[in-house]
Amino acid sequence: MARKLKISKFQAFVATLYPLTILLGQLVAIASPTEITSNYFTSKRNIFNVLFVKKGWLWTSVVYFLLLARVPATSRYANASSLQQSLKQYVCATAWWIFYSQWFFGLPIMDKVFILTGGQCSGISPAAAIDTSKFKVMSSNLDELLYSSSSITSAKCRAIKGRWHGGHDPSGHVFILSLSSMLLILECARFYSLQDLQTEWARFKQSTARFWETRSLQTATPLLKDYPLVYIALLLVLWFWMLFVTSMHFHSFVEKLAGLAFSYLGIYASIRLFQ
Ligand SMILES: CCCCCCCCCCCCCCCC(=O)SCCNC(=O)CCNC(=O)[C@H](O)C(C)(C)COP(=O)(O)O
Ligand SMILES: Nc1ncnc2c1ncn2[C@@H]1O[C@H](COP(=O)(O)O)[C@@H](OP(=O)(O)O)[C@H]1O
Repeated sequence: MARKLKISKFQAFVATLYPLTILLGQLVAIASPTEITSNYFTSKRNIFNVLFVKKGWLWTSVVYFLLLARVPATSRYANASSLQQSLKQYVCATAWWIFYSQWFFGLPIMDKVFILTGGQCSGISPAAAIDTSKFKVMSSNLDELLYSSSSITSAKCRAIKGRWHGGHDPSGHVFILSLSSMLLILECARFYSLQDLQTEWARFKQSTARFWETRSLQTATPLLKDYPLVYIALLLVLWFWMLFVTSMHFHSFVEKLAGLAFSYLGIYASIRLFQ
């Protein structure tokens, strides 16, 4: 299979981690009663969701550029061509993230799929339905006048307190978590080994201890910029945990697989085009 797709065994191995995680989350959800599986992490407002996943591409970019900045001085695989390839893959993945979740000649791909499969934003109040070309009256009687729309984004629908329902809604979380983690794992593997991560972790612990002793800017700066592998490893742990939580609690199984399929598409294109 890996040979047919022209990807390495390692890339194929990384790709299998995602359906396994989603399947595990799904099985746990089936096996456990809601009381046990509902916890802090299953709230949409939990800090890891709001601060990290919802800003997922920002964090991906920050740790990626920290990594790239360290590569020339610390990786034995660093050369002009590998650095260029890496940067192109990041740009390709970023473009795909934008197209899928932010903008694609109008609505982003995930919202286009939802609308084309019969979904809409409904239950919109008159105060929010200002642009009449985008909203139509959904129900009107003496008590309430509500609008619906098939031409606004899911983000806008959420912002105006509408209800996004009715269509096939591919998961944005599964998409960003798998796209980001695949990109970061493959970029780390391009330049470093597991042994490098262990060495960096040991140095990181020493550097942290030094910072707590001195609490100076001089010891804080290296702590922030010299340990990208450690920060990426920590982010990956969070990403897989959040993917597991999404798999347990949000979306249908098929919508999660659709989110994953779109992230595979982006990574596969970036590998085939730029590697
Ligand atoms: C020598 C030291 C060098 C240090 C270098 C650091 C340099 C850092 C450079 C940073 C460059 C940033 C460039 C990228 C900019 C961004 O990505 S900004 C965008 C941030 N926004 C996000 O990340 C949003 C992510 N969220 C979503 O896409 C969606 O919310 C979702 C997760 C897909 C879910 O969809 P919902 O509809 O919300 O459910
Ligand atoms: N791991 C997780 N933790 C908390 N909330 C999650 C989550 N995964 C998905 N969600 C929430 O479930 C909804 C569907 O997610 P998505 O379509 O991106 O996969 C989103 O709600 P909101 O749109 O109200 O933020 C999202 O925040």
